[in-house]
Amino acid sequence: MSGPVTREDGAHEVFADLPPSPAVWCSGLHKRYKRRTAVDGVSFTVERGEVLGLLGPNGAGKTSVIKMLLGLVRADAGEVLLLGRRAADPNARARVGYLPELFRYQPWLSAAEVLALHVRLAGATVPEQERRDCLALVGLADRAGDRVGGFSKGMQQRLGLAVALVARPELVILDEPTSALDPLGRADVRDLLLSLKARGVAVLLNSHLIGEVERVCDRVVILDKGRVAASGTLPELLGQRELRLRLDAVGPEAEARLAAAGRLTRSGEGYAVALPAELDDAVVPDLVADLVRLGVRVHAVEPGRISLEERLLDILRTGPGAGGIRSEERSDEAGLRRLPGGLSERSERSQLSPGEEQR
Ligand SMILES: Nc1ncnc2c1ncn2[C@@H]1O[C@H](COP(=O)(O)OP(=O)(O)OP(=O)(O)O)[C@@H](O)[C@H]1O
Repeated sequence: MSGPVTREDGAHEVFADLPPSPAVWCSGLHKRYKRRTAVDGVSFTVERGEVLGLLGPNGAGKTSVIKMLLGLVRADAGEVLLLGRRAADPNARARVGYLPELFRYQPWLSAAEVLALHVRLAGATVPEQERRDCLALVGLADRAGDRVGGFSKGMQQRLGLAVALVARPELVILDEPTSALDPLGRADVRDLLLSLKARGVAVLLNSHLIGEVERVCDRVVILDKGRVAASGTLPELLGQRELRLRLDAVGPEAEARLAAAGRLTRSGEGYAVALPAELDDAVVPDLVADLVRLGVRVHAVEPGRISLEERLLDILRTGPGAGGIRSEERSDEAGLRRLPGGLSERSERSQLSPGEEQR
């Protein structure tokens, strides 16, 4: 016969049923350096296994936000939870990998020694073979014994990535991880990020390389002047796709078929059909097949969508208003108002439902 369920056992069962807490949850972060406001009410979440891109112009506050998440800069206001724990909790910190924007490793150590040192600092145990594999993952397998002082900038950045990854983190925060890398190195990092994501590791990526962000990120938060100017998934941020067609012999029936696929605009032989953001793979081939069947001569079919770079420039120049992009300022305020002082970690989480705060 099983014994009586203690309060602790009961609590354990209740919490075991809860979905995992977000990898990052922050609400209402503020930071001033003397009279300059660097971060002005920033809130967002990074879910487990998600790659979140942090974008914004120079001085927007991206690095300040990252440093506040990690406790490297003290926030003037706001709350941070990492992996469901207070950011200062050593148990949370040990499970976070971080590549700073600017860093220098001890030039007299070898790459292997730098990794061993950081494993010790994280309080982790990582066998030597796994540390070697980590160096191989960033393309430094044959430089393990070389002193870091002789490394190129790109090689130091690769080592920085290995340091961020070596202690098997559940959350990786990368501040400009590819700024010194050649195109091949950037492609390697993209693959690396996708493999982390496939393993359920959450990634917060700060990068000015927008094409990179567009390729790997599930969601993007755009900062401007210390505030969240916009955030969302790529389809949310980029809006509708467009299909541009060059056609002739288009009869009324074919025109009706085009209009059925999406809002239709025409100039001469050129037709543009606005398609929904989330598109079934069969929509375009089916449309072309139907047009051909209706006697239309199809000269060209081109997919078109505004790029993230165009959208970012648009937001920074004109504000987030156009295109149905959410500004999170309102939820920041809500987050702050709803944060009662002195609550326990768990009760804060359950009151705030961090995952839902942004939805
Ligand atoms: N230690 C500091 N002392 C004083 N001001 C600072 C400090 N760190 C950052 N700032 C200021 O805070 C603002 C935000 O800087 P931050 O480095 O967070 O921006 P960023 O978005 O990461 O910029 P970049 O893309 O250029 O790296 C800037 O105006 C910067 O001058």
